[in-house]
Amino acid sequence: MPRTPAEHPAPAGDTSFTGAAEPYAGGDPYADYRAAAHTAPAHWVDLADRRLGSGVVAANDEFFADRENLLLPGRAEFHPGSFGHKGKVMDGWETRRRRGGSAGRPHPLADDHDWALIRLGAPGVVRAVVVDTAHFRGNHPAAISVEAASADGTPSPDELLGPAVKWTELVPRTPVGGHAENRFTVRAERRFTHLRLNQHPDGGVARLRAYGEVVPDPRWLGTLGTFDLVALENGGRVEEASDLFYSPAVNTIRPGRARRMDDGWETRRRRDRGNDWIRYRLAERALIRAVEIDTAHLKGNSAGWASLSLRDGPHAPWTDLLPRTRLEPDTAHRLLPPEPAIGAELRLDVYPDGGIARLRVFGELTPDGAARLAERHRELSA
Ligand SMILES: NC(=O)NC(NC(N)=O)C(=O)[O-]
Repeated sequence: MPRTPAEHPAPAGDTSFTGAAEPYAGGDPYADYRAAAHTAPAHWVDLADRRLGSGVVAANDEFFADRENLLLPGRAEFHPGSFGHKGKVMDGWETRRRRGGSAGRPHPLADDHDWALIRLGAPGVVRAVVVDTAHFRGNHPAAISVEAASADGTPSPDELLGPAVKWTELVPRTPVGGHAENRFTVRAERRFTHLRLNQHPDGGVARLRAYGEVVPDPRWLGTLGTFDLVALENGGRVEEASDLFYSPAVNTIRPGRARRMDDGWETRRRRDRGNDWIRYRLAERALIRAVEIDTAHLKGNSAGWASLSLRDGPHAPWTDLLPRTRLEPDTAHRLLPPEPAIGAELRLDVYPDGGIARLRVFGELTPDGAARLAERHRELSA
């Protein structure tokens, strides 16, 4: 007997309960996927992204499908004919079916559930969680809940599950639909390092996303002295970009070198007389000494020239940091601005269009910038 949405309370978020999914009927498996309608600020990043160094450090069960799939970038794939020794090959984290203890009590208990522990690649404030059940149609969890913790150092799974770590509920136990993007708003103004995803009583989740803002460790950055001020993991962010046609501008501040062209930022071909650009906010107010612009993998479509300008706050005027400089395709350019300069926001202009793979901005925080960063960390860790 199909259950109706009215039998379930509405989730605490911007998704309304989508209910059970229909069996796969052939053709495009995403044709009947239920995406969540939402608008999120452009600067939010997925703190649980594998590309940031996140990991699923433990799960109580992963019989049907590996826990690591949860944090992979990109949407989950579905190949209808793909079966292995354990059953249907699924692109997600999937546990076995829970059973009760006896013939007379074959169903799981009300509190039975499966769990996975996630280390956030970049600790920060979580503002929205997505529990994506893509392709889990008859085997998605009935409900999920999400908790978060803030732990110092690099705790083991046992330590995370031990009495010293306090868990805060981000999403209470809430029914979720199958083959759907289940999105939840989070209101917990705290810096977290780990998440715990619970499936009640069991089932499969394709992807977990934890969107929010990075809150870097000021002691680490202060000790480093000179660091990459625009890097995502250090609290840099993209505020706006002229063109997101082929790839997101945030790729330019991800860790490491780009591995392929689509791991960088590429704009569409311009047919007007303008130019493309990205506006960034640095970790905090800082003195910039050196920059690196890397056009790796962009060969026939590298930006032709680039310039950088800087401003000391949202209402200050823009001043030149780096004059218009010619770029080579597929090359890391180490560039020294004519003068070290102080600012909190940066603008990259590329001429006329094309792409870059990475931008690195090396310098040190000003004393007032360092003090604000430390204060924010203190407030969010209290
Ligand atoms: N068709 C299935 O997906 N069945 C089972 N799951 C896998 N992965 O085989 C199950 O019990 O949920």
